[in-house]
Amino acid sequence: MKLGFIGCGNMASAIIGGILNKGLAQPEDICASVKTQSSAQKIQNTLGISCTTNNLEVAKTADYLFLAVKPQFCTDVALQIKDALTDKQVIISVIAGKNLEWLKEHLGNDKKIIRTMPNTPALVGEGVTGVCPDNLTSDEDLQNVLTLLRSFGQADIVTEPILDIVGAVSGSSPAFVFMFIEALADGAVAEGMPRKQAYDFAAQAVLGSAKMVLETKKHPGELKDMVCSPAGTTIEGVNTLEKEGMRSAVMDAVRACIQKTRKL
Ligand SMILES: NC(=O)C1=CN([C@@H]2O[C@H](COP(=O)(O)OP(=O)(O)OC[C@H]3O[C@@H](n4cnc5c(N)ncnc54)[C@H](OP(=O)(O)O)[C@@H]3O)[C@@H](O)[C@H]2O)C=CC1
Ligand SMILES: O=C(O)[C@@H]1CCC=N1
Repeated sequence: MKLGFIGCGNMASAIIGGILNKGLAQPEDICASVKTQSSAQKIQNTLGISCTTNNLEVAKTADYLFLAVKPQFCTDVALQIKDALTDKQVIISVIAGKNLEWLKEHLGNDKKIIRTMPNTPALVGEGVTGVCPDNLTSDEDLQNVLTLLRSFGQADIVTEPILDIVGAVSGSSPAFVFMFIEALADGAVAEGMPRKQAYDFAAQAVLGSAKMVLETKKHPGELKDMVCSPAGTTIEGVNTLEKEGMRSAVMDAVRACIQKTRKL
């Protein structure tokens, strides 16, 4: 099984890193193409896969072809590779905002295409990916792709309108969580904690809290209440966050991402 990646930046590198870490493919089974020679060299050195600036080469050899360029470069890439693609290959797009209709129109109506929305925690095996197959993808193809995607985290099938929401709630949200961790640590540093230690404590608290949501299945509000002792310290912080509109700001951020996706 040959895996190809057209575009190998932050997202594709995280996927490849996750797949290699799990041993689901060997470096010699994976090839990628990028825009610049300097990126190609860097990827060869860091991931140990072959990487070229020739998209056609990758498009022709991959059984499973990931499209992982920015949305604004999709049309050019599609024009380059369209004639080289076959109806045997499975094309997996990770590109935000380009729907199946657009992909079919630009790559061919006879092509098997699966739209996905992964996230960068794939790099450490904790990704989550929304998956939306077209009607030409067979069950076997879909299972193979799910196995690949599950090698670096969870993957679940969603409808196409929901996929745009996945892009925000789990595709973009790692950026918000990193900002939150940075801010937690900044607060700790302001009060005298060494910075490295502050990142470790803040990140572990976020990891543990996420695990509690997933494993206890309790409502997040109930888990929050378990931390807030009566007349204690935490409720003072909760009060501050409510005054500053934290929850409303996060909701607006998620909705802003979805609005932008719909314009792409
Ligand atoms: N980053 C994320 O967290 C997520 C991203 N995505 C999606 O993944 C896609 C890629 O995003 P991301 O990885 O962040 O972007 P990056 O900017 O990190 O990577 C883009 C990659 O595309 C390459 N590239 C640019 N133009 C071409 C071209 N004409 N032919 C071949 N390769 C090209 C770049 O090469 P070079 O370095 O040489 O310029 C680079 O390797 C986007 O569509 C995005 O919507 C989806 C979910 C999450
Ligand atoms: O910022 C972006 O466009 C991509 C899509 C989801 C996460 N990153």
